[in-house]
Amino acid sequence: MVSVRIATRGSRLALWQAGWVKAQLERQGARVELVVVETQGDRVGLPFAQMQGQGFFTKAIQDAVLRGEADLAVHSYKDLPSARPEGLEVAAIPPREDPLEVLLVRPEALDEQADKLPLRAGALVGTSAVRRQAQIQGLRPDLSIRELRGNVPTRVEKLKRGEYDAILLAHAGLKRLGLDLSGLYAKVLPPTLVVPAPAQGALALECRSDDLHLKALLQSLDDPQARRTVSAERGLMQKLAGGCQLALGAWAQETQGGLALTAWYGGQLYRALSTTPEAVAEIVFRQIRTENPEVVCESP
Ligand SMILES: NCc1[nH]cc(CCC(=O)O)c1CC(=O)O
Repeated sequence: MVSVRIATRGSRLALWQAGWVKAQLERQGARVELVVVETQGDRVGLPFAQMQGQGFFTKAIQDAVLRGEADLAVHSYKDLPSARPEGLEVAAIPPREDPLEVLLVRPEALDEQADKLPLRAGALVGTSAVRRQAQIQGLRPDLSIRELRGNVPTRVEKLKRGEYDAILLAHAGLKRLGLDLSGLYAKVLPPTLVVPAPAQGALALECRSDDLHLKALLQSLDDPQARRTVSAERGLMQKLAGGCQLALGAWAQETQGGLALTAWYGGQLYRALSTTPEAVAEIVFRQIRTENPEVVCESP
């Protein structure tokens, strides 16, 4: 019998995701065990702006697999930097959960007649992602934005306690955890209004490149459509700046005969259609570069 040790963070969302992969592999007759690994991102304290795009949630997990303490890493794909570590590969991308953003609002702050977002003027929005902050501020300059740290359940708790009027989260995490949202208003935001992070809602199943048995087992979990949309979004991210911290929104969609890629970068919205993930990423990259000829990596 094949035996697989899955390395995962200990957050509720990470455990749900690793548990889902465990169940899939067990259905194929594997014996699966979870190995919980603490990452740098799980230790509080660091300003969030310094924490993204450099593997704060993924490096320790990868190291556990590289050292042979586990066989398989299950990551939220959007947390994975584009720089690829030697000796590991993303062997499967399972079917993707909804990639869109959700705005959770306390009823006191709700205004469905308001412009673009259903929030009364001056409402206080919690989010730590630079991408989310900039897009929200661009849509509604009247809103106040404040840092919001913690795992998904903690963030929802802080909203319920009234520390914020509204918060932005990935729909995927909320759906997976099935959190109690009673008393809150939830609005899934159209992807052309707030463009999600590249690969949001997707998982990356990463193992050692030479682990041929596991790679073969993982093949049944790979979803070609998820792979295509994620490669378009991450392809653009890679072209823009490799591993550095990027305020980039990218959302790809399968269309008849190809892919549509919508991106948000530097306050602008971009969109293109093409036949392959590589081609559509290249077109949007060129659009961004001509709009913004000095696309460089800012030091974090
Ligand atoms: N580190 C944040 C993170 N990484 C993955 C998810 C949600 C699940 C996903 O996008 O796949 C979240 C929380 C959020 O953005 O609301």
